[in-house]
Amino acid sequence: CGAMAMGGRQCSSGKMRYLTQTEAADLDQELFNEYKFSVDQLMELAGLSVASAVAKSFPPSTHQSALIVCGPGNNGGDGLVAARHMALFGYTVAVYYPKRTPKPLYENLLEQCKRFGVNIVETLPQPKDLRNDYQVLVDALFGFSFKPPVRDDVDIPSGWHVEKGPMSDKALKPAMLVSLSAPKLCARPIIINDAKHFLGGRFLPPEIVAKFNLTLPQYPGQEQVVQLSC
Ligand SMILES: NC(=O)C1=CN([C@@H]2O[C@H](COP(=O)(O)OP(=O)(O)OC[C@H]3O[C@@H](n4cnc5c(N)ncnc54)[C@H](O)[C@@H]3O)[C@@H](O)[C@H]2O)[C@@H](O)CC1
Ligand SMILES: [K+]
Repeated sequence: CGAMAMGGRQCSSGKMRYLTQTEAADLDQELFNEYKFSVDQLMELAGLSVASAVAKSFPPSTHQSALIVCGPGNNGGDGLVAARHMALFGYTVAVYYPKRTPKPLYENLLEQCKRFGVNIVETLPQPKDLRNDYQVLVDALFGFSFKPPVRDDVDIPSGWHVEKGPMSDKALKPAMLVSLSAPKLCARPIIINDAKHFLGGRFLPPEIVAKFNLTLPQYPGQEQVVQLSC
């Protein structure tokens, strides 16, 4: 689950099909293996979706300063892409990326962030100062490969089980959630309550939608995101 994220109401969540963790991973693999997408391609669209959804709900005119916390995997990569697009959208963007993955994909995304004026911060403010320093916080720590409990060396847990949702009082309670490609079970209304819920990642081939029996809303026009009703 990509955390954070606006638009018109498009569909009833009651009819939505939510993916299990295994299904999300299978869908991912099928996109790469059968449909020949590269990870860079999908990550760019996923990150752009997150940036678009954030800008609709929390525009830079009212939420100038954003912090994106990036994890070691592809969810973190989505965060690095979102950071670059948010800088282009006019936010003042900081990225906290404590556990860097030494692969060209991530190194290039980080370099692009720097070139687009994203401030790479080495430390986080105290929790009490976060609200003063930043108006938007994007959680790009973990996505659908996360398995609780959080390991010791991770000190800012997203803490959500992909199917069951928050597993402790310390888990984040986002104001907004962006589900990428299709919502997972943790994005059911009963779990996310009044958090705004968006769908992004407009790249699924129609055959995949049919094969996984997905019930997805239509994206309006050329939009990268669609808001789901709760
Ligand atoms: N299929 C899709 O729709 C796409 C998925 N993308 C993104 O890819 C994500 C999945 O990426 P990954 O498979 O790289 O995985 P994640 O980014 O979800 O996390 C993997 C990392 O988390 C660590 N980790 C897992 N459990 C942990 C624990 N308990 N404590 C500490 N660390 C833990 C792992 O060691 C690994 O480094 C999705 O959620 C989505 O954000 C996009 O990049 C592209 C398109
Ligand atoms: K996340």
